[in-house]
Amino acid sequence: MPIKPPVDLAALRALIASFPAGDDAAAEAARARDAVLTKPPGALGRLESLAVWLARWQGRARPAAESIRIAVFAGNHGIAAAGVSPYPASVTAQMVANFAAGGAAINALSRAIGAELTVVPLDLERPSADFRRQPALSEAEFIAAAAEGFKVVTPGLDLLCLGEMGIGNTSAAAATAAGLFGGAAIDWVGPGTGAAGPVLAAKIAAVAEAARFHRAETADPLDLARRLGGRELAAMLGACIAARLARVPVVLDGYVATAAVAALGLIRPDGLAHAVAGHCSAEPAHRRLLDALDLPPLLDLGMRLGEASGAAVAAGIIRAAARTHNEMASFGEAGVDGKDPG
Ligand SMILES: Cc1cc2ncn([C@H]3O[C@H](COP(=O)(O)O)[C@@H](O)[C@H]3O)c2cc1C
Ligand SMILES: O=C(O)c1cccnc1
Repeated sequence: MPIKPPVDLAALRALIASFPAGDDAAAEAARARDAVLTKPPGALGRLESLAVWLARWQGRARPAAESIRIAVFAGNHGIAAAGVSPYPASVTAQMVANFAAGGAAINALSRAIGAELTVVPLDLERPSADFRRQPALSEAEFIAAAAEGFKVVTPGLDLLCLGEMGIGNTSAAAATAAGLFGGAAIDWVGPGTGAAGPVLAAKIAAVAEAARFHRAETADPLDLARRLGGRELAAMLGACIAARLARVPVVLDGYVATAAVAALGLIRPDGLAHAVAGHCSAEPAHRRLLDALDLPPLLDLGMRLGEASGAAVAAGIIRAAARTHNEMASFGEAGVDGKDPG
């Protein structure tokens, strides 16, 4: 059953409060199976803990990572008019057309791992408000965008990768992180698509002003996400919430995707336990944010694209984890001797 989207902020909060725990019995069964597979214990490293993590959150002893959806949400940002990105806002819609034509990096990566790519443009002709001194989204806009995220969580999915497209959104991510975690704007701002000189200075100033203004208005993580994010960030947050409720493990992409869902890690200590950081982006503040959320990234390839590209590469690794777990023979089945008793 698809998860019914919330009608307002109170309903969204109630859904987060109702998050299911992981399935300890399924995780334990997966761990027991791993122990008898034909390899020295621990020899598959993180692939082993990934298989157990999949089992826990899918609620089955034999997890799978075959049916993978890559969801890319696109939004435009009022803050882009403040000169915070080297690229014009028109690129957002042009890249959505490129996604439809199959010509973007994420198209190639989706094909490479045999994943289904779902691109969701969110009111591109209606940018979010410039968040320096007003909320990026009204409550109704935030809930509508989050509801779009709920829609990508459909029955039968094994894994959901979350990513985005939106010129100016590394500023929204930095503002969200600074709003949620505090600290100096400069600690959360990076080049994004290549901001330098006056563009980088404008970005730092905008993030500092926004974080100061909105932190004085509220300390509530969801409200800060609404005030400092944007439509594609709200949609990734909604998708991450719906995935938890539907027992679909999540792979986060880079800095923007991590910032989008960070509120969940502040609202409850296990709020992101069903999510894995696919990679650490070259955007410098991503490492800081992953550390703050206690999310060790799977990959560190110097990627800084967005579009769910890092999550897609990581999903191939997660499929490898599930395949080894499911397809390897046990010592008994293969007639391979175990360790000498010594
Ligand atoms: C051609 C192109 C393709 C992209 N694909 C993802 N992004 C990435 O860059 C944007 C954020 O960076 P900033 O905050 O500096 O604008 C987002 O759209 C993100 O997904 C792209 C950016 C460009 C220019
Ligand atoms: O890490 C990211 O999410 C990122 C980095 C640069 C540009 N767009 C996104």
